[in-house]
Amino acid sequence: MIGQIQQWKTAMTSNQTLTITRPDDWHVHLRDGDVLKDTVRDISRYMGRAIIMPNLVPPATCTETALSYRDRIMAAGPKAGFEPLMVLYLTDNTTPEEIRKAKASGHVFAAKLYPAGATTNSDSGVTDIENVYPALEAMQEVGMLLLIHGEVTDSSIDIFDREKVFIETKLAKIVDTFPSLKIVLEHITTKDAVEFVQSAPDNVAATITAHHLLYNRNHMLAGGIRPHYYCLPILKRNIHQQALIDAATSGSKKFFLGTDSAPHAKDKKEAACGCAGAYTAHAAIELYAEAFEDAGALDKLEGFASFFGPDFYGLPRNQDTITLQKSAWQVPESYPLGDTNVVPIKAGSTIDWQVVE
Ligand SMILES: NC(=O)N[C@@H](CC(=O)O)C(=O)O
Ligand SMILES: [Zn+2]
Ligand SMILES: [Zn+2]
Repeated sequence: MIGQIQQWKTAMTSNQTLTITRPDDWHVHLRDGDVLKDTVRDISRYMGRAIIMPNLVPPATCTETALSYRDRIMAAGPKAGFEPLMVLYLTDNTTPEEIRKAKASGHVFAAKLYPAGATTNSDSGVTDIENVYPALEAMQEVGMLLLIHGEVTDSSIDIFDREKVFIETKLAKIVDTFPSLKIVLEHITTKDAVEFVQSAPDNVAATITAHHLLYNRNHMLAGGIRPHYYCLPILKRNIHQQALIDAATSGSKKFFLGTDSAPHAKDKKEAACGCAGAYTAHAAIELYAEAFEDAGALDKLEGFASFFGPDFYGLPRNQDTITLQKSAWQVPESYPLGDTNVVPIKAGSTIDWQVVE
């Protein structure tokens, strides 16, 4: 029966096209230096804007470093019309003055809270959230968003519980203390996060990645360990994946697209101690389209990908459109990444959708 429905669905949707308002990516890692030509080409292929994560080495902790990073991104030759939206990396020492200066630059739209040690290049992050209260105060005042990697770093907390514990012990307090600060809980991975965001006031939203919609921890761990699925927060069990799918396809304006595309060189992933991060910028909207189609909710993709992000950030929606066609293509085993290469999600297998001119 299920097989029949699947066949019927496939027949119904082959040669199908889907035109949506041009999407934006509200969470992406482009890295720096000679890889920019590759990451910038991929992100600007059809995304209108992207929120650029500041976890460089060293991190973009002040207005000057954020603006010079922006210049390097623009110099890497993005497709015409693409706009990088810069983010300040919060440290224990970020001052309210720096927040005001960043806001006044017109190019910095948010500041990012990495609990120190929580993820890739977060060592200069915040050791105690109260250390950034003066900065958060200034952000609330000038209308700059707070983006959060929401995991505790306490080594005694199980890695699968770190997001849930962060929400309970840290996030709830931040939300209460700064009632008009716009907060995005980034790359959520649990039912707990979905429920927290749903019941929080309107100034709290979340991004969801394509890989957390498409996969759960079995994809990473059953039948062999697959390092290219390893990212933070780590993939969870399938009930959490289902909660994310339900949230993304619900039509709620609180959930929007953020790929968290995070390239690491192949040899840094396929290693005894592999890096965290999955590369999805080669096929971001195509992967989301698969997830939404699987959920029978392609009609909800445009809101999630193109409307709710700019609405939450207080920016205009894009005016033009892109068209996706249901036509399978094979993903290469790897893509160039500067003088190395990166293994993307779905390497060597097929993706059902492609963006046509
Ligand atoms: N998501 C990841 O697993 N990795 C990101 C960092 C992050 O977004 O936490 C990276 O920069 O590689
Ligand atoms: Zn993160
Ligand atoms: Zn990220």
